[in-house]
Amino acid sequence: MKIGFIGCGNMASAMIGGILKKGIVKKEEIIVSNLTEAGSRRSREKLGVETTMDNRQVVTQAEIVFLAVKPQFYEEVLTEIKDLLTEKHILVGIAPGKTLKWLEDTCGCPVKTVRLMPNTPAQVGAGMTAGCCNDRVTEEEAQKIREIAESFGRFEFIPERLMDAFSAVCGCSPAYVFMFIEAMADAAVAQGLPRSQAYSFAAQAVMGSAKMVLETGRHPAELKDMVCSPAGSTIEGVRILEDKGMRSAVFEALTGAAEKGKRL
Ligand SMILES: NC(=O)C1=CN([C@@H]2O[C@H](COP(=O)(O)OP(=O)(O)OC[C@H]3O[C@@H](n4cnc5c(N)ncnc54)[C@H](O)[C@@H]3O)[C@@H](O)[C@H]2O)C=CC1
Ligand SMILES: O=C(O)[C@@H]1CCC=N1
Repeated sequence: MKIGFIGCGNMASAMIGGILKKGIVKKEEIIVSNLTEAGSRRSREKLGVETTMDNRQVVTQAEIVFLAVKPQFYEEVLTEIKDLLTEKHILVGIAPGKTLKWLEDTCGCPVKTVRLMPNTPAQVGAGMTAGCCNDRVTEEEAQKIREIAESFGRFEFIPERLMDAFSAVCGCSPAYVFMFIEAMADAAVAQGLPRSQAYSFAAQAVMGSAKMVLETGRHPAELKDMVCSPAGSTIEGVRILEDKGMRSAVFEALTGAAEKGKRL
């Protein structure tokens, strides 16, 4: 089964990296399209896959077709390729807001449709992806999609109505976590740590904390309380974060991201 990607930027490259590393298909069984020759050259050099500047060639060669362009370009790309889509294709959208129904309606023909929401940690095999399928996708095909998504991290099927919430908490949140790491590192530099160490120290602390949530199964509040000694330094920081509205800022940011996603 050949896999195609229309657009080969950050997200497509991350997903292809996982697919190749886990041997889901061989390099020759992946075709990607780019807008420019320079983009194609980059994809060939970085990933070793077949490249084209013709989106329609991706559809004629691949059975699973990922739409890996920005949401604003979905309609234009679907208009360009829709007459080539057949019942053998599985069309995979990875953009926020582009529902299964929107994808089907825009294609204007009965097509197997999947919605996935990956995230950038897929680049290092630590992605968290969720997905849903329309009812034309068979159980076997859904398992193939699962196998592909698990090649770059964890994966779960969820009801489509939860995709916008998922997009905020997993698709978008890496940006917020990177901001948190950057801010922690700036504070560490202000306290005298060299910048090079500040980033890796902060990142390791975030990774270790996330690992504790995942591996201990304990409530994050309980894990937080374990760090806070009475009259200690951590609880002083907790007091300041509460005063500055950290929880509310995070709540608002994710709500804003989810709501914006619905409008795309
Ligand atoms: N970056 C992220 O963290 C995540 C992105 N997504 C979704 O993934 C999709 C791709 O995002 P990125 O990879 O970040 O964007 P990107 O900008 O890195 O890659 C998009 C690529 O598509 C190419 N492109 C644009 N128009 C095209 C056309 N008409 N035909 C062929 N190629 C075309 C661009 O040249 C570019 O290389 C978006 O829909 C985004 O919402 C989903 C989850 C996370
Ligand atoms: O904001 C974006 O473009 C995408 C959607 C999910 C994460 N990043």
